Amino acid sequence: MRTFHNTYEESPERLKELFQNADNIKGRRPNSKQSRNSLLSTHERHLKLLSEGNLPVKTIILPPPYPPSPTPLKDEKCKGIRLNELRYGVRDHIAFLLLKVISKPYIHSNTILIAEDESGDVARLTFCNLEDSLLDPIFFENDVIAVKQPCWTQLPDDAFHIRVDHPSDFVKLEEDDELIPETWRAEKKEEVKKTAEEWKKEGDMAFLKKKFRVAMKCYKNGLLAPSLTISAKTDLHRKKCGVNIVLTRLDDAATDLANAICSLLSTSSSHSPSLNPLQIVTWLHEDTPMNLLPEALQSVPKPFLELASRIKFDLGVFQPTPVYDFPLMTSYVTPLTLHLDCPNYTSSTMIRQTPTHGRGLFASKAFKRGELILVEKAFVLPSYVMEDKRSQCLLCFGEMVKKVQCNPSLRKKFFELDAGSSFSRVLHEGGGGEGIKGEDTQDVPDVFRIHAILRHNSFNAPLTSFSLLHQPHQEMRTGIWLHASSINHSCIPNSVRTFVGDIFVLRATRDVKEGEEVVMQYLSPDVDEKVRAERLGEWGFECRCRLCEVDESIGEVEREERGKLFEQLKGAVMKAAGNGVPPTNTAIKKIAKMTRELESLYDAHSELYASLPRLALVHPTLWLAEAYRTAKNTGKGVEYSLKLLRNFGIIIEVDHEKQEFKVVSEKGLVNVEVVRALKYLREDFVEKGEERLAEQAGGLARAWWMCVTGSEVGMVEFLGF
Ligand SMILES: C[S@@+](CC[C@H](N)C(=O)[O-])C[C@H]1O[C@@H](n2cnc3c(N)ncnc32)[C@H](O)[C@@H]1O
Repeated sequence: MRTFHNTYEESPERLKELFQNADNIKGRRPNSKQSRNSLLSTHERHLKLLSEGNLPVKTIILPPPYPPSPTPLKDEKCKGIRLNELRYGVRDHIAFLLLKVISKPYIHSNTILIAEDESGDVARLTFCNLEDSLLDPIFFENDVIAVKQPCWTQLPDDAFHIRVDHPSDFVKLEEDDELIPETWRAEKKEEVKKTAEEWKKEGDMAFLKKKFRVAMKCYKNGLLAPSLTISAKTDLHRKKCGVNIVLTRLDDAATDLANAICSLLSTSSSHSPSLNPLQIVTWLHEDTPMNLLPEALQSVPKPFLELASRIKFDLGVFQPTPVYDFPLMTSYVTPLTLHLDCPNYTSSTMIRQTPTHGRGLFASKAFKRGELILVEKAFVLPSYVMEDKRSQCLLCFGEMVKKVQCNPSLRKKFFELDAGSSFSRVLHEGGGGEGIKGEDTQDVPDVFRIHAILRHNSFNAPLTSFSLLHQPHQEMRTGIWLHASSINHSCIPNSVRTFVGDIFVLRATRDVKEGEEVVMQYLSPDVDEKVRAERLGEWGFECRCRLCEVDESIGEVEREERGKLFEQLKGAVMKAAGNGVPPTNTAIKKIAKMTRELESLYDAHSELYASLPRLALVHPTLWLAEAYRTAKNTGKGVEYSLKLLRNFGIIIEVDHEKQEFKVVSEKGLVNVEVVRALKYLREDFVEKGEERLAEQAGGLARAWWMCVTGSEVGMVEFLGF
């Protein structure tokens, strides 16, 4: 039997091809009309596929960018048009189409439905970039939708649809909206009148079934019910607030909570000073922590204050000092509870323009090695993890669009993310054209801009950086941190980022001067400069740090020779380590000899690499340090631990006479191997009774443990002291 091809989930390649050819048909009308029966029967078959659940991985392929319509639907300039007036690719931002939904929605990568206009013409509508779900769908049959700046978009096999990329380009009309034609309005059933209590119960049932949009409608209806008591009003506003929090509609949640609190306080007999809803909304949007509660709210019961706390943390709360209980925070984090109620600490850094790479983060005070520079809660970090990277990004994108779309108060700060970057210029000059960027478009967030921000500003986070030590292959979540997004990359950075749930923690790996730019590694650097460049190219830039410049300057021939020797060494190390038994002396000697050969290639450029990491040497040196340790050769163990540090770019001089352990240069990489090398050094010093050296090595190990894991959690167990 021939299987039915799912044309609602077209392959990215086919769609890209169609987008590329879109200009050839721009302005034309489709050759044929779409028949109601064929559209509906195709849709039915897709709904069946959906119910069978055998669906491809979700993908979103964006067309060339175009701006969202800036014109509100109720603007007098707006004009209604019909399906038979649409053309391919021609968008008129003051035109809108009124459509009635005549099918159930198909919801997977996109939301797809069939709708008719007032003349009875029928079209397939595809809504992209929506956070929609089968359990709690946005659209139902008979809903009336206004689609702004509609046009036809081509699909494979001569099919076509109306594709809506910007969520602000459609409005789902309320049943009593004056725009709805009489004929459609008459078809609506008379709603049986219910009491506020009945609406509340129905809403609660829907909430329990996770049908949040239905619950919202019930609570709204409850507030309109006749003879509403003050206590029912308080309750319904509070419940609406809860639903809005779940739906990430924080601005609306703040208004609901303010109304609930005012309604509650209106019945209170206490003579505490009163607040109006607007004042409460303003307080909820202030970035001050909960402990600065206005006097008038001191008597408000705990459940209301818990909602207030939720809203404030999600909108962003700041504290002036870097005081955090990291062990407590870490203990809360599980895959289901990774969002922590934690204030941000950003006051010791500032975002400024750099001469060459857009905005950057700068130290507004001096930082000591290991000190906290920045702590920030994620703007968006999905709870779910998807196996493949593209789907993971898609989850993050969906949540970003939803949060930006639903919360006007957050938009300005969010869109500052692309203020200084070259990618926004490319997007706006290249495809988007006028009207995409600027204050005037803040009301209508542009999904293409949001997508570009995701590509250039997102980071991948493990559950906690500490857990990464035990589970190095755990799934990562893609998220966005607004302040941290200004941090530029360097292969030889002065800070390291870590995560505790959705909290981004940045610490100084070496002393940072006031006014210095704070930089971190986006990726742990590959030995091969070309591979590094390729991987960083995904962010759309070329790294010009000293290491990349020097690695490049030595020339292709030598780089190849180095690479060849590195690969040979890797093979030899794998062979020696492969059988699970301690390596033989012969194997150790052979690898030490090959390592010296590779060292000599770096030594030929000793001035250039004076204080720079020698990345190709890291792997064999690490192996040798461990091998000598296993063989209980303390002298060689110390030598190779120091060499390992040196190859990471950390040059240490040990003066046994003066008992001095001096960091001569630390413009290198700090990671768990560096901490381990210091742990070994300390243990060797302890064994030899060199207490002062042991203390200094131990202090450095502790500072860098804090950097690479974010906190003191697990430090004693790892370091053994
Ligand atoms: C997370 S953002 C960093 C902040 C960014 N400079 C800005 O203006 O918003 C990442 C983007 O910054 C730029 N960038 C970061 N590190 C860079 C570097 N070392 N050299 C050049 N551009 C860099 C690239 O455009 C990259 O896509």
